[in-house]
Amino acid sequence: MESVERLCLSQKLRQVCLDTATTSASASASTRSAEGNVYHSISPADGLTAISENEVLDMLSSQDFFCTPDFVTPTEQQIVVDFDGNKEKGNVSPPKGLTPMRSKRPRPGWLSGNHPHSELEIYCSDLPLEAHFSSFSASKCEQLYDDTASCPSSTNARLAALRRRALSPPCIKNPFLYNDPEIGTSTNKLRAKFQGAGTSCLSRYREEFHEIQEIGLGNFSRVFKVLKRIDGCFYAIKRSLHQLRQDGQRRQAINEVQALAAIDSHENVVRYHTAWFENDYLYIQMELCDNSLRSWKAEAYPPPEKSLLGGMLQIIKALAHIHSHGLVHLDIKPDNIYVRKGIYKLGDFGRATRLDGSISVEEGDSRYMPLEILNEDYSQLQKADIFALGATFYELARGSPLTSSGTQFQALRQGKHALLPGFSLPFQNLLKGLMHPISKMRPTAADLLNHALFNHGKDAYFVQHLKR
Ligand SMILES: Nc1ncnc2c1ncn2[C@@H]1O[C@H](COP(=O)(O)OP(=O)(O)OP(=O)(O)O)[C@@H](O)[C@H]1O
Repeated sequence: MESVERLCLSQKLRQVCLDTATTSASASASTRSAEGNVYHSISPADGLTAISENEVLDMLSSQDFFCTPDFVTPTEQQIVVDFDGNKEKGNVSPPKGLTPMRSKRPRPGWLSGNHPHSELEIYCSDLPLEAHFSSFSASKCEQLYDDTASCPSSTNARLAALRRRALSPPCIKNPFLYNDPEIGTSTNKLRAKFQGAGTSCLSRYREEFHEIQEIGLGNFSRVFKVLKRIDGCFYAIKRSLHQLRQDGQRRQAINEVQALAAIDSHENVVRYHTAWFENDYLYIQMELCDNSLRSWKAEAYPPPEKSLLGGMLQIIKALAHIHSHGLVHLDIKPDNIYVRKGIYKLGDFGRATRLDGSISVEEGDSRYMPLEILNEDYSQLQKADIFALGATFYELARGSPLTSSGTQFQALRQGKHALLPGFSLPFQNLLKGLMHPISKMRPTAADLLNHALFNHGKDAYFVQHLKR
């Protein structure tokens, strides 16, 4: 290996070891040998023995370290998920130009160039095949990963354990959790420790997921469709647009994670799986949805009233659920309502806050906010969600985007709605009620569940008319 690459790796390794040593000072101790080598003796619980820096560097710089790890798949296995997401055992078409092989397990000599290619590696690789097996250097790895520290892990147990320790997430109190004495007492003692968390670690994103494509871009994040290597399922991964180096930025970014984690899973709320920091980016793994209501095809207007009511009911269920957990969403709009297999799901909890006002309020999109929120009156936060729900479905029925200022903006906040041709009076009255200028006059989500207008069936209309 070139000396520059070796030096680079050495620095990364030193950082990983430093992180390891600081995060577990009680379990680890560093000593310096007579030759000047730094040794990190790691507690027996980790199954590690003392490793010299040079020794680990040799392992890191070996080809073995850089090759995609075997994710404990059986020999002769069949990939069960094809790239369209169809789960058909043994009926998988490989991407063009790639020939899948049957054997998964590395065999003797597989690194020498005379090896069977693992199916998973072939399907999930971003590199030409030969890069996996021959002359796979740190510089090639850097092409694939953000930096040398993001390269995939070794199968070597000691390195894996070392990496796991470097990845240990900080313990942060979740302010969204109400009355949980166990969490309260234990986390009160732990101080938020953001700085440096996840900075010098290997890429969990690249190691655990194969990126299929970018599917969304927001003001703060990019969203990717990914395939999780170990379970073969598709997910959405939301990655912050920028590196979050300040504590404040990180706190703000994890707001969404904490809100999602604090509410029990619900059919009409986008499912949260996990989150982590990597290279100062926040990654959130979520359920993959088909699309958002924003992407509704223009020619599909006006939607049938029945479809709007069916969709609205599902979001009301989501609201009743999160309000019952003491949370409010505060950014309900067509962009944040997703559809998956005909089920409507509320997503993007980046502005979620607590009903009791104990967490600062960050207003959502002003086009959907009621006047009291714009005037910083936060006494009826759950009614702001109801207003936004009404504005969202008013916009969908109207077929053109709401404005963030001007006559129409003012009129809607004074309870003056333009008539919606083709929609029944009860439906229009329902929207008026949701957008009532006085927050107390708006119904609660729980009230709405019993509203006579809602029929409780699913409707395929939106699903058919959404484009990806
Ligand atoms: N779970 C998901 N499944 C499918 N697509 C998604 C998912 N989450 C987000 N998207 C897509 O990515 C886009 C951006 O996501 P999101 O709105 O959460 O990002 P953001 O940066 O928080 O946005 P905002 O600018 O509204 O604050 C969405 O409009 C949607 O199209």
